[in-house]
Amino acid sequence: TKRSWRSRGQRLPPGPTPLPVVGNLFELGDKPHRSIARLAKVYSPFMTLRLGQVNTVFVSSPQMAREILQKNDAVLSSRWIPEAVRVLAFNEASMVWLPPYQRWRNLRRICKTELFTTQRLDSYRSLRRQKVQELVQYISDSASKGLLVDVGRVAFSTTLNLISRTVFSIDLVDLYGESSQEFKHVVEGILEEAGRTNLSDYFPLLAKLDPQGIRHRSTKYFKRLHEIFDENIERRLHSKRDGTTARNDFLDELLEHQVQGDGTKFDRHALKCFFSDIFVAGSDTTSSTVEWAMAELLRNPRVMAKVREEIVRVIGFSREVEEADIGSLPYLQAVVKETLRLHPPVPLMLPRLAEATVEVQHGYEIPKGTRLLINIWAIGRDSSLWTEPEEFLPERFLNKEVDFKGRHFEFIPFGSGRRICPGLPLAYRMVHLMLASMLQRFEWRLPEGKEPRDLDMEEKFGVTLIMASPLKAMAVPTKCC
Ligand code: HEM
Repeated sequence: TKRSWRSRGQRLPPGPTPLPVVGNLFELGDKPHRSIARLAKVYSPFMTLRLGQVNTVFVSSPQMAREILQKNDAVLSSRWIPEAVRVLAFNEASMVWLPPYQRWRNLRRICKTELFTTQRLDSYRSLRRQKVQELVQYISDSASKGLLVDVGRVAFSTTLNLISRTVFSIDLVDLYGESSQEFKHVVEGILEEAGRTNLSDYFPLLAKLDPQGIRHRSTKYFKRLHEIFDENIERRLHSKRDGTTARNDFLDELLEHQVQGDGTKFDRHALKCFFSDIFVAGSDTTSSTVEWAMAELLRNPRVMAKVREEIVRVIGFSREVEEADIGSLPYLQAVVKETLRLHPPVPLMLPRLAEATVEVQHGYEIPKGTRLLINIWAIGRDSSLWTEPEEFLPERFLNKEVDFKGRHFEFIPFGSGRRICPGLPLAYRMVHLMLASMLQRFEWRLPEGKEPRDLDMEEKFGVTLIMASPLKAMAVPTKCC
């Protein structure tokens, strides 16, 4: 039955009738993006669920996404903070979770004017290229031994060090060794715990008890992450004291200035939280995009052949792919867009909180304190917006003026408005560079006996949507290399 919230004196959007106490919690299931998309078809693309004691409004249409992210961005851009990140005072210093005031603005400014400017990104291009050369070498070695390549795993390790070279100008982990696997485990652990349906979030009185152990596990992961950053910061301070480095990179700048725009000190805790933000938000999102793209290409041999043909035609084999080539590879760009449409790495975006009551279309109201989630996964598969929405057809983007900079609300894999992903310029370079290099140097095949249609595309839900069964594929060095 459809519940109208008007009857209770509220003008919240409609939704299924909640059960006593638990409300609609059982409706979420283990793949909330899919359950919500299904319910939104029955009720409304602007729908309210009562989850325990928390009213959550789910948005599943570009029109309503625009209403939230553009028209009402000022009052709707605070975060609703899950218990899983209320650990080690992380949420009090994290760019991802801070409310959109001074402290958050300072951190965004550092990203925009220092870390992800075109100039800074260009200046670290060759450091990143070396990492991609190592990736190609690693895949070559696997191929010569007849071993399958775990695509997500190698993409994750490479991404980690691509980010690390951009931020620290050194590697954070040993590329394909134990430390990289440990880091992957920690990052995925944090994202999984933060994405879990946590009773402490919906029944605040339970929070202290941590009934599912989520805060406990999350604390463990964050502690380890902070230790890794502490080790790197200490190492750098040590070598600076010894006079053995004169890098003058981004880390040095942060260590030297240590003062934020408002005059408050950028202390060690703030530094560690900043790095946690960048590495957690940037690594799994980027590497899972590469993994989903390869899976779709392996499932669609026609598209695989076409994208490789473009790379060979434009770049050939005699030189390596450069970040500067991306602009000349429109079909590759369309492949990446199509991957982000079908498999947006952050399917429900990050939760927002209404800081004041807002009137929206059709006479509805979002009362102060409501949680808001935008289902970009559902928008990307809406048959009224996309023809054959379940099919992987990069061509749909070739003649369409749609980018992912947050202006086209039918396609917002990086979000939109003031909280749009600050790492977009780096993510753009990393995803295209890794994919193009892997496609230029190798022909990719499924393991013996496996047909494209057999490929397991099952998803595992967390803050990021990853492949439930890691993609393993055979790389065969391209003949002309
Ligand atoms: C394909 C890769 C990526 C995707 C699809 C992605 C997507 C997103 C999305 C949807 C949001 C939420 C935006 C909102 O709430 O409006 C976000 C936030 C964020 N992303 Fe990304 N991201 C990616 C890569 C990166 C990278 C490489 C970095 C950094 C190196 C990064 C850093 C962040 C941070 C710090 C936030 C929080 C911003 C805030 O709350 O103010 N992301 N990202």
